[in-house]
Amino acid sequence: MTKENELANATAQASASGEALVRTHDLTVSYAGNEALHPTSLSFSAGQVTALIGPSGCGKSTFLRCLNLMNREIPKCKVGGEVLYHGRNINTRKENLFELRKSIGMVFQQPTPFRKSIRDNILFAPKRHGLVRGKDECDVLVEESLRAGALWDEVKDKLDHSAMALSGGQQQRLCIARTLAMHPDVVLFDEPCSALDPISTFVVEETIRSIAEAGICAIIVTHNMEQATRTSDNTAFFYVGDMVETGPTKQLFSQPKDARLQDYLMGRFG
Ligand SMILES: Nc1ncnc2c1ncn2[C@@H]1O[C@H](COP(=O)(O)OP(=O)(O)OP(=O)(O)O)[C@@H](O)[C@H]1O
Repeated sequence: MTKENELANATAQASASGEALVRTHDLTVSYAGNEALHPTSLSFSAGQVTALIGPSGCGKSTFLRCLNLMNREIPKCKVGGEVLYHGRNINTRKENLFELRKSIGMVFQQPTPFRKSIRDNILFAPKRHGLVRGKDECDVLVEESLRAGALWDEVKDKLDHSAMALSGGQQQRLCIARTLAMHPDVVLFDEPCSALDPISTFVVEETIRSIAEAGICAIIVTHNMEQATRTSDNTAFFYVGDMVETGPTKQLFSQPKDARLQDYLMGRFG
């Protein structure tokens, strides 16, 4: 069995049993000695969307970046505690980042298409990882990925055009499709709609829901509580480096326990 098939099986089993695919245990982050994230333990399951919410600077993106070890690229950033992926702690120097980011994809705030054709954006990473061979396999992957990113109908007749000619919303969906082309089991979204108009936002939100329905574990940082309500099953609220409260989104928003979350939901601070 290939490594990809093993991973897909493990994800399907985790999904069926409702067990966590990603877990943090006492995760901490400091930048040049300043603590930005206090010990945080959270779990994320396959087939579910979790929203990370909270006011600016509370540590949402810092937390998210730990899940695929992106903080490692920031000088003087120190990450403590554990990030358990399929039960294995990946917060170690030994972790192979090239391999890890194949399975834990990330979509950023600003669309980041490559200055290449739409087709080559999709095929770039799968080719580097040797996941596709020959024109037929490539064509299938391009179509499958663009369909999953809700972009196929709009671009199927211009796959060789530059990705830079797409609108911002289309570029963001291309970035999602590009991530999905690697068949990840976790996708991290860092405010994916903040640069988009309402219609593109709606399409991206629908895409996030549909990839979770397909079994992917989706984690989204958002400032927008309506977006968290529309897209997520679970929500975690952060405040000044603490993960204050977490639970099913509907319950958290209708019956917040912590006074800081109550104030945040009432718009007393933002
Ligand atoms: N690269 C960095 N170097 C130094 N400090 C950083 C860095 N990134 C974040 N921080 C600090 O860590 C804290 C948490 O920032 P982070 O970006 O994670 O918050 P956030 O909740 O995602 O904020 P926002 O919603 O504004 O994006 C802030 O005090 C921020 O200044």
